[in-house]
Amino acid sequence: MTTSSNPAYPAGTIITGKWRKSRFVIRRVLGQGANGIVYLVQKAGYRGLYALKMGYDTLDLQSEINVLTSLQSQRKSQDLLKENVKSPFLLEVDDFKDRNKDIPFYVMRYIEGSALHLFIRKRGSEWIGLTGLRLLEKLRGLHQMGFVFGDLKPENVLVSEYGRVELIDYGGVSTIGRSVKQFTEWYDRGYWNAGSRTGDEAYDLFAFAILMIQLLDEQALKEAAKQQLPQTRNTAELLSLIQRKTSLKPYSSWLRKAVLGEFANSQQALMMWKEQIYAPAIVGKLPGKTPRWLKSAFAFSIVILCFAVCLAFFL
Ligand SMILES: Nc1ncnc2c1ncn2[C@@H]1O[C@H](COP(=O)(O)OP(=O)(O)OP(=O)(O)O)[C@@H](O)[C@H]1O
Repeated sequence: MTTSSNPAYPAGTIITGKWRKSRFVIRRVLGQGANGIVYLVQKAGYRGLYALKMGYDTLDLQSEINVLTSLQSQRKSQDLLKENVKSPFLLEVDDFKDRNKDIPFYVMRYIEGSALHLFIRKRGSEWIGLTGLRLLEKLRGLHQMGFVFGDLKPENVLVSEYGRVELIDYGGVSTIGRSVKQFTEWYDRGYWNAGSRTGDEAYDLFAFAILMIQLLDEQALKEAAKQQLPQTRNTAELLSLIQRKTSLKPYSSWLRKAVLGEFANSQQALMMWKEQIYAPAIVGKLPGKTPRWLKSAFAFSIVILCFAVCLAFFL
């Protein structure tokens, strides 16, 4: 979506960096938000695709760039250089001179996937265990680096065909202990009068819990949000629907702890999710079908096992 005040550049436009002189060819618009327009681009002379974000405000963009720079150096230190070369968190930062004004932009890796809610709508709630686990791993990674994601919502989580999860839009990221910079009502702890807007690990875990409730029973969440006045809104209604709703029952112990801010940290939350939600989902103990890929992987491993046994017998 583009607006007339911020018209998008058409496909084929070449964006040349004012300082570094790199050239990027616009393929199409990937999306537009409050902070800028994101384009799918190809670096001139290269095959790889990237996402290029043009910001409206240099300062807003700069804080996103700072986070991406930290992620980039963290990844380097984790010895993931191979993948790093292919898909850097941050490729380039520059300005684009358009007529009389300079427009700041940065180039990041392109993430191919659909927003979490659309992925779950299409593939089914049996994918919640796996995608939730992957998302919690991403959040824990950020927390371990001293950051809080802040604006966690389904639109900011992209899921690939195979359930790989990536966070996008680092505009809401803040340092632990500082005020959360950007948030969206439903997912915000302050909106439910459930705690402050100071960024801590529990802030993201609260938003994660709301996101899961939304994926499992959006109607119930809507009603809970609507029932109370802003000044009287509290977590009682949330806790009650976590207990009442059949669809939420398998997740209730985890959700309750996250809503009440009872997890010591996101590592603990991740471990509990793994043991109580992800593992039972794998063996089909959670409601819903076991994902088809898991059944195929299981069938494949049985075939391999039989083959190995036969081979051992005949040799
Ligand atoms: N790295 C990426 N790879 C693929 N698509 C992306 C990427 N980054 C952003 N997008 C797309 O562009 C859209 C807008 O990007 P982004 O959320 O960063 O903008 P924003 O102005 O910060 O938005 P908001 O108003 O939600 O804060 C996203 O919803 C997504 O569809």
